[in-house]
Amino acid sequence: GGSIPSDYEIAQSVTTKHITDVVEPYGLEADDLQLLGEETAKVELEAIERLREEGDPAGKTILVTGMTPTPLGEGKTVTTVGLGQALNQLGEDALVAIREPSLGPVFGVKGGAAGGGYSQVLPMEDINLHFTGDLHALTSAHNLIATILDNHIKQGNELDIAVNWINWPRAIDMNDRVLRETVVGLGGDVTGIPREDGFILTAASELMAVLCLADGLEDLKERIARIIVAYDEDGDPVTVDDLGATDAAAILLKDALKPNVVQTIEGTPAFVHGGPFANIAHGTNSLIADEVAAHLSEYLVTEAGFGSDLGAEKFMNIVSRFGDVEPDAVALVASVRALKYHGQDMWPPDVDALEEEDVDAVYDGLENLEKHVRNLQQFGVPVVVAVNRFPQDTDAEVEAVVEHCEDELGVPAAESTVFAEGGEGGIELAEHLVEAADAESEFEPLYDLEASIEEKIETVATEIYGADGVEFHSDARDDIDRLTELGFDDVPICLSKTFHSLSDDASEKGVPEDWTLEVNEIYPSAGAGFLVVLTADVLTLPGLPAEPAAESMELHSDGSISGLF
Ligand SMILES: Nc1ncnc2c1ncn2[C@@H]1O[C@H](COP(=O)(O)OP(=O)(O)O)[C@@H](O)[C@H]1O
Ligand SMILES: O=COP(=O)(O)O
Ligand SMILES: [Mg+2]
Repeated sequence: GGSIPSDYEIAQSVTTKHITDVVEPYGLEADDLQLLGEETAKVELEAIERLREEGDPAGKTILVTGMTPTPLGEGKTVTTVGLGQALNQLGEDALVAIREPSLGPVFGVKGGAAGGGYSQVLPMEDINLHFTGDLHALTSAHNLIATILDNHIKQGNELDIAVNWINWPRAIDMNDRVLRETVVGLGGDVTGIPREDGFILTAASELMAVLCLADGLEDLKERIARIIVAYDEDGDPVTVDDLGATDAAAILLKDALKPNVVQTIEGTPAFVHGGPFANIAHGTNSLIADEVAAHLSEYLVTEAGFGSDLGAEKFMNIVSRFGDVEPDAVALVASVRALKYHGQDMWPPDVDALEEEDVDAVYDGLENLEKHVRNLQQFGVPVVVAVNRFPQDTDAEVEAVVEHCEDELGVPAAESTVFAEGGEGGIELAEHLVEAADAESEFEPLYDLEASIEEKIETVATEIYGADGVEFHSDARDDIDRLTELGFDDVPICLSKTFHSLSDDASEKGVPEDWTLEVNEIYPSAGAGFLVVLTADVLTLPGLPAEPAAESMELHSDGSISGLF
């Protein structure tokens, strides 16, 4: 058919329903909501308490993950929204939960994260910009803690904080690479003590992880209190509570904790809350949103960022342990362009060059898809492959993938056209997932919490990434000893790794072999309750590309926008 209008044009063409009318059929009343306009609301924490008292969440969880993507992403968020719509078209009771976008990618490479085409959440321009202010609140709370810390040092440093052993940088919600490494405190004694500092993206702040794992205000405060921001001259941890900053930070986050609810183009309620990336953080939306959705529906469709080696691994080894949520089925999103990207062993990526038909390259790229299928099966969950069809894809390319999955990999697969057709384009996929989710699931995380820190890291590196082993740099060895002493050897691990490859080398496509994972540093996210493991050259503050999306945007005199996608 003709070309599809832009995401923004499609979004503007839809007459949305009042948000109270969208959620009422699922059991949320008007006074359960804090209305933020007619199309957006936050769910009051009292309503969540009421849902908890009504009994256990009935919903089955369908986790949407992907193969190793091109830098543009292969359609997990589009598929999550489309699948939620398709399930409702099948008469199933289904809700969607996705993360809220960061302004970094919106003005950078990937653009927004509100889905696309006829599988978007609305109002896409609000959601992709300031939305309900959660990211701004997190940035302010993060920087309040940083300010109080430096002020404590200036005002006499009673806690004897080691100035060169501070683990709490500043945060910004913008891909501003020049702020990665900074020096603060210049300007003489009136300003403070000069020291190295830096910024991380708000999505990578421990407060983001805390917001995504907290189950209420008390838990939020307890988690914030436990955050380790520095060590003193004796090497003992200094926490947010030691600084007396717990309640001030919690005050800034008390509204951000409430999950946001909006609607998809077809009127399915969608929770859009929390926004950790899956390379530099744990990569899934808030547990509190998943919990509300699972109470209100039979199926919750939720996404995990980047490939299954990142978001899905963390959902299953970290998030499922903290919350009452585990995957009953997994939708693994594949795209012809990503398969060709691996098949042609392309690096650096030139996604436009992947539009030409090349069935052979599709076949050559299937090894990456197969590795993700086998990874997910290790967790005991049924996998369905969703071939997310792009306009340029040919029948031959799409059929090659579907047939390979069914004939060679032994997993159900379906072409998905939810971008071009909305829920209608995901009916076959939804039917496969209902069948998979309704079967008994033998879900199991991949490692025991009692395993040593090294063993946990080696398990993920060898079983999921395909490494031969792990090389711990000397600092990382010291970190392991100290963290074991501090009693952090029985918590999950959250690996920060490039999303461009299954390995820790972005240029390696397909299924890299004969390589060892490099671990540089391990530090505790004591508030979140897991260890962060930094590998190779992962960046916690991304930069802008040569042609940022920002430079193609336009604000028209009537207030409408173009170039936001
Ligand atoms: N089938 C499709 N056809 C055209 N564009 C698509 C399709 N699926 C996704 N996109 C676009 O590709 C980009 C990545 O999609 P997204 O769902 O955000 O991927 P992910 O969540 O995996 O990063 C978005 O701009 C989205 O609108
Ligand atoms: O954390 C990354 O998420 P996407 O893969 O959805 O961009
Ligand atoms: Mg996404």
